[in-house]
Amino acid sequence: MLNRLRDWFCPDLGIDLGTVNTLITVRGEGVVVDEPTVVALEKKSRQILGRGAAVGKLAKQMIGRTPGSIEAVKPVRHGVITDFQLCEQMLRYFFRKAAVQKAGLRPRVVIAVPSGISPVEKRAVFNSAERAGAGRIYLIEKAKAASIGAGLPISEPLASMICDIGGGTTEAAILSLGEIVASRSSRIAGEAMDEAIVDAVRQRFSLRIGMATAEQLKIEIGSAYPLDNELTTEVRGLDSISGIPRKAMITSEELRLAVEDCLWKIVNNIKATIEVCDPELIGDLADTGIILTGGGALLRNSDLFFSEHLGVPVRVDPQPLTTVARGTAICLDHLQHWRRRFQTEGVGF
Ligand SMILES: Nc1ncnc2c1ncn2[C@@H]1O[C@H](COP(=O)(O)OP(=O)(O)OP(=O)(O)O)[C@@H](O)[C@H]1O
Repeated sequence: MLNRLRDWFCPDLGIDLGTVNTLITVRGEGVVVDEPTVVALEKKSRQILGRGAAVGKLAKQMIGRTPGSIEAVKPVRHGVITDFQLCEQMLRYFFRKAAVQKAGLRPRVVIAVPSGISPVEKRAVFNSAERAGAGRIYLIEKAKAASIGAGLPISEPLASMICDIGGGTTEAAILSLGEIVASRSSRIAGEAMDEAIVDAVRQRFSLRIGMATAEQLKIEIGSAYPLDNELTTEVRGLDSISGIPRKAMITSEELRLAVEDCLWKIVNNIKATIEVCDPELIGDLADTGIILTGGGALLRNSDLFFSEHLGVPVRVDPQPLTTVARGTAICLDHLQHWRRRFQTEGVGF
């Protein structure tokens, strides 16, 4: 009865605090906030523009287009909070958007964080969320949340493997009996691919482009493995010799070559995770395979690339951008069951 009342007044929240995107789920409602992890502020005063409203989509539009006095800042880098104060203000704005905190109550929140973060980095997450208005705070490893969101049978005595390719981090993990048996986190993910594309376009076409254009090219024609029909698109940038704007045509093969090195590093990361496991568990993976989640998994034919180089079945979650957030939502539904496994802190009941 008490639980139902609390749910009605102040529903629990699941948060995927990502390097590129922040997603918030409300218990019983699904994803209610899906916004870029960006804030726009006035450089001098460090105040967020628009009376604290230049956050998320609005702030992302400003990246690379801001006058000198305005700065678009990402308060999370490689899955870790780098600007504590801005992160708190951003979360407070998202909590308001999720329309929680009725009657002055503080919501219980489950937050997904990378598995390798330090105690200091964990404290930054606790403090930011608490000061933004959260009550009791539960931390869950991103890989575990992704496995739950993808519906893997992680509570069974059977190995399941997940690889979450986000914007700033890639998490590879093997789970069995509800726990992470082995995991590795690396900084080679979507943003590293964008950087590789910026370099490739400069070298191949002598054109300077920004990270946003590189990301757009990756989404439009990027692939991890040859396509049945290769794609072509136009790239616009600044000629690095003449300094004037110019266009060129770029193909999906050229982009694939640009991101190949990043993909190989992810393969090596997955192999290193598998290598430290018990042979029995490794045997399971030959059948259960690997699930790819995170926005990076949307690179065309990523399943074909990884299955060819790892020799096990690989599939992409049908909605890889929301897998972690969906996992946190499932944890909220079964908080009594999962809370023993969380790191927890904060006030509330
Ligand atoms: N269609 C696509 N093809 C390739 N990459 C994509 C596609 N759509 C999104 N991405 C990439 O996915 C990344 C964002 O994924 P996601 O939202 O899972 O990351 P995140 O959770 O914010 O980051 P992290 O988990 O590293 O903290 C970005 O780098 C984006 O460019």
